[in-house]
Amino acid sequence: MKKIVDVAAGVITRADGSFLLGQRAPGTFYPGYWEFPGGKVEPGETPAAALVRELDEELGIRAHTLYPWLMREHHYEHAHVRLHFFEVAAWSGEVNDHVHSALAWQCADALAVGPMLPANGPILKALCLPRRMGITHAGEIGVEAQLAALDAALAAGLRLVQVREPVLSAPARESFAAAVVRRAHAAGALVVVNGDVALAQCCGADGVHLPAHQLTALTQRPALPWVGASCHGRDELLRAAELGLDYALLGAVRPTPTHPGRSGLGWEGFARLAAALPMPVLALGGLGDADMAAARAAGAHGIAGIRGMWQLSASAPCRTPSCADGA
Ligand SMILES: Nc1nc2c([nH]c(=O)n2[C@@H]2O[C@H](COP(=O)(O)OP(=O)(O)OP(=O)(O)O)[C@@H](O)[C@H]2O)c(=O)[nH]1
Repeated sequence: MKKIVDVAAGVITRADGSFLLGQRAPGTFYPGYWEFPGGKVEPGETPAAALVRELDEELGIRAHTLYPWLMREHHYEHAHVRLHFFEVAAWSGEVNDHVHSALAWQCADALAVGPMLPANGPILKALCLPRRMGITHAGEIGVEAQLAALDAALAAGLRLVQVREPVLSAPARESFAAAVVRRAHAAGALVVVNGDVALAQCCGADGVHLPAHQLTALTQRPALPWVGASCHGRDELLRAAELGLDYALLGAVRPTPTHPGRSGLGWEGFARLAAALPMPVLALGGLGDADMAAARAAGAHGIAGIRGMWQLSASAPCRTPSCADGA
């Protein structure tokens, strides 16, 4: 068996949402392939410290804010690597590369360079997942009020919607889901439907969101472009990872009216459970836009909410910005 090599890699982001890729130089494994800057973790070093060192050595920049993000393992013919990905959210200095053949600022949904290192495909997909998910509750506030809130949130930049309507009748749920998909797609947003693969397919949604009991019962990933699941503990998160799901929701961070009597995980509990997973995890439970920085520091990809996500301010950077936005 090959030894596991720990590698730290950074998604160095700019305000416009683009991130830096480097092309591997001749004479290395996979020359000409593109990667996120980073390198091997040295003995006694944490992955975060290794990344700070590598970014200084390779690019001449100082990383100030690192958010832990994903961990993926990959078997290459030359090594079995364990990649610790961080988002480098704040950094200073001029990029002055010492190791790559070329550098390029790219956006996940409009990649103009390639090929990427084989381990990095899922990383790019994860970067396409918006950072905020609004979960509908038309059964509680009424269909018209929910659609109006959806329109306002889409206008303010929301780009990921989960249709979750346990109390609407089946025909009402179908027409509501179709209306959400129409509006969301017109705004370039993704829609997942809670618990119903057939409804997701027939209303043209982008995917399905599995409640925990469905996740536990599943033996294979449903055949839709986006599949996520609600998780409440490490076992469920590991199950979601094993099935190759694209994201998980983990909560509740704070107590919520949806699960009365259940105490919240808090950010420490969240960070412990969400650490070192191969897919992005959105934090859920009594959260609003003001919680984004705390969520990212705890390793969350972003935040999701039933009540707190429909009042986004138009100035909030509500989506993973993309080059298509003119940046
Ligand atoms: N930096 C970086 N490495 C990655 C990424 N994806 C990925 O599979 N890797 C793998 O992780 C390892 C990175 O190690 P490295 O950059 O320190 O070392 P290297 O193999 O280029 O050779 P070296 O030890 O002579 O510097 C390589 O096996 C590389 O293929 C990525 O996005 N960024």
